[in-house]
Amino acid sequence: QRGPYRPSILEASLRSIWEITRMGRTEPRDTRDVLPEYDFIIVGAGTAGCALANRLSSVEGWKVLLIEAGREENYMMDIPIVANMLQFSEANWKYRTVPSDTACLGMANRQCNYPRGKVMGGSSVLNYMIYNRGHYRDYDQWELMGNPGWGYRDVLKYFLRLEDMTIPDLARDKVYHNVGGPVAVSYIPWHTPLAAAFLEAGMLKGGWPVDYNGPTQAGYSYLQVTMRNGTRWSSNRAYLGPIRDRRTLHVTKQSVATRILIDPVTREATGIEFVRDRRRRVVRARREVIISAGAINSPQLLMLSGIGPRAHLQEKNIPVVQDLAVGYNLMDHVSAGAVLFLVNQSVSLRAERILDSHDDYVDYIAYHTGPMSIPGGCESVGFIDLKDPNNPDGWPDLELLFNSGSVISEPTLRDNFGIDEALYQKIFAHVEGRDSWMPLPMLMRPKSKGRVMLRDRNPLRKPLIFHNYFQYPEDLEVLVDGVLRTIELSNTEPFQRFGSTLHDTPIPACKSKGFGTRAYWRCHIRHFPFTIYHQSGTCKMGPRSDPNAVVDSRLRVHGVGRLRVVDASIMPAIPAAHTNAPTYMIAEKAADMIKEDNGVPV
Ligand SMILES: Cc1cc2nc3c(=O)[nH]c(=O)nc-3n(C[C@H](O)[C@H](O)[C@H](O)COP(=O)(O)OP(=O)(O)OC[C@H]3O[C@@H](n4cnc5c(N)ncnc54)[C@H](O)[C@@H]3O)c2cc1C
Repeated sequence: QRGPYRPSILEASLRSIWEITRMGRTEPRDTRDVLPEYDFIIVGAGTAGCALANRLSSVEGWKVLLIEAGREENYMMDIPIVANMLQFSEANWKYRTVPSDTACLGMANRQCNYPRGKVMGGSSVLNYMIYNRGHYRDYDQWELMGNPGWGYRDVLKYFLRLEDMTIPDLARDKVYHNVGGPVAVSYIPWHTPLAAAFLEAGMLKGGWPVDYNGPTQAGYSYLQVTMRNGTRWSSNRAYLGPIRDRRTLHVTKQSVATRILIDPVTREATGIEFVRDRRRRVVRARREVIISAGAINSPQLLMLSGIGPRAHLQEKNIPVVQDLAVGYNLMDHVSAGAVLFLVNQSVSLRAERILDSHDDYVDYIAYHTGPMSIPGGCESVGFIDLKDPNNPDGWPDLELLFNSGSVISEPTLRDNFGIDEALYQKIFAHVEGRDSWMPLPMLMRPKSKGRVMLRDRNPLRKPLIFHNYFQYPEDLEVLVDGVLRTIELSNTEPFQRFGSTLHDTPIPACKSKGFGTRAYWRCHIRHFPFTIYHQSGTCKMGPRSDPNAVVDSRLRVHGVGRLRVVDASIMPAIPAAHTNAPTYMIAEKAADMIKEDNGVPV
């Protein structure tokens, strides 16, 4: 898989500079002088916001303003291996959950990190690029929850519309895949031998290979990722790059929306107040205001504008416009973190090895392949329905996400999750320098729900985030099952070729449970629950009769006119999927609904 010709570092670097120059401007310019009025104002240029901005600004006669708090996306952000590092940059909102006594016990101050993208492209620029639609039952369930038009047979066409499948074998399946959509999907161009061992082990333990974005999801596969030619293909690259000079779209960057303007008489949204360069500005919407600020910021902005739970708003001295359960129903996919296996060969991804390697650098810079093309170490995956594990049509409640490195592979990874430094030193420091892998068993269909609340009425202060992980003990048991399964995988021949052994230094506070017992793993998981960053659900879609619903099935905010929410926050139940592709689907479908509701044929 290495390139055929080995250029020198200098030549490879020059090629890369040439490539960047040739790429030119890859996103719309920053419009400093916004007009007083647009047809549509979209808040947030993330996964959903960029897709929506493209589709709405394509309608003749419509002018669209996209307001984004972050700055430009740059070439460095699109190198897959640096995904972990981006969380330390200003492209991350750097949220942390409220300290908890039941989870995140091994994290500094018992707080888990909750990264969110603050950049053109939003979280699609921070993410690990895993492309995953979810199971057909996820969407049929959304419809059963009172949301007509969201069943799988309806949403499949939007999943197809967004996709540009570049994997030839999969592209042949015209029912489940599409070629020519904006979002490029490929396999990662290079793999460690450990990723192959993971798949072989999965087969030996009764699994089977699957296109998990095809008719069924259960099974094992290398990851399908949103990459083109070994580089990140964010929503910004996919949807805004091709229309960067479109005159009907204006984008104001480094601009934080602080309030939705609502007419008290008509109860309709009329515009947005935002802050740019420390100055307060106001812009009006002739047709609609659309909030696409993501699962943490969308509920925050609604509540700041008087749309939210009455008692909570009154407590913060915010006049209530509409009493709705904004901020409830926070869902995430949490995993059993820091379970790691040591191997006895140099086959895993280790930061210092990559940084020291002339070959790895040249392979990426000149050919966009090699270890640097692996998004943060994520390579392959297994989806399992624990209640029906042999059924290919099973609805997965467990994912095993294979990572060809672990918390000891690079000095920053423990900080990504916020692991307490003293605890890290006790458990992991003595194996630093060893090769390792980490399976990340992940809970796909959690029962536990968290909540986003305002800290105060200052729009520039971070909201309070209560994750409520493991509020239901069943959720914890799925992850314990997941850990035990990964130990079984490690014990198979494909991993034993590399001498894979479970790292067995116990967490001091869990030691009395007996290392390796279910009770021990429960305790371990409560110490190290790693978010897989799928925050969703906080502006739940549902009928007016649902006390927790915030938007209806056309994504209009209940009780407030000309206002919609379009992003991961509307998910009524989190799908058994990494949430980026489902969020694109939501935006594509929303674009059609907005056109229909404004008299434009689709
Ligand atoms: C580290 C990380 C890894 C992930 N890995 C994967 C993965 O591999 N695969 C996958 O499918 N999913 C992954 N996800 C999740 C996925 O990326 C998200 O579900 C998806 O991007 C959510 O899209 P969104 O449009 O709802 O919000 P976002 O993409 O977060 O967009 C919200 C945008 O709104 C902007 N904004 C917020 N508030 C304001 C304001 N007041 N004013 C102006 N702008 C504002 C933000 O800056 C941001 O650009 C990951 C997420 C993260 C953070």
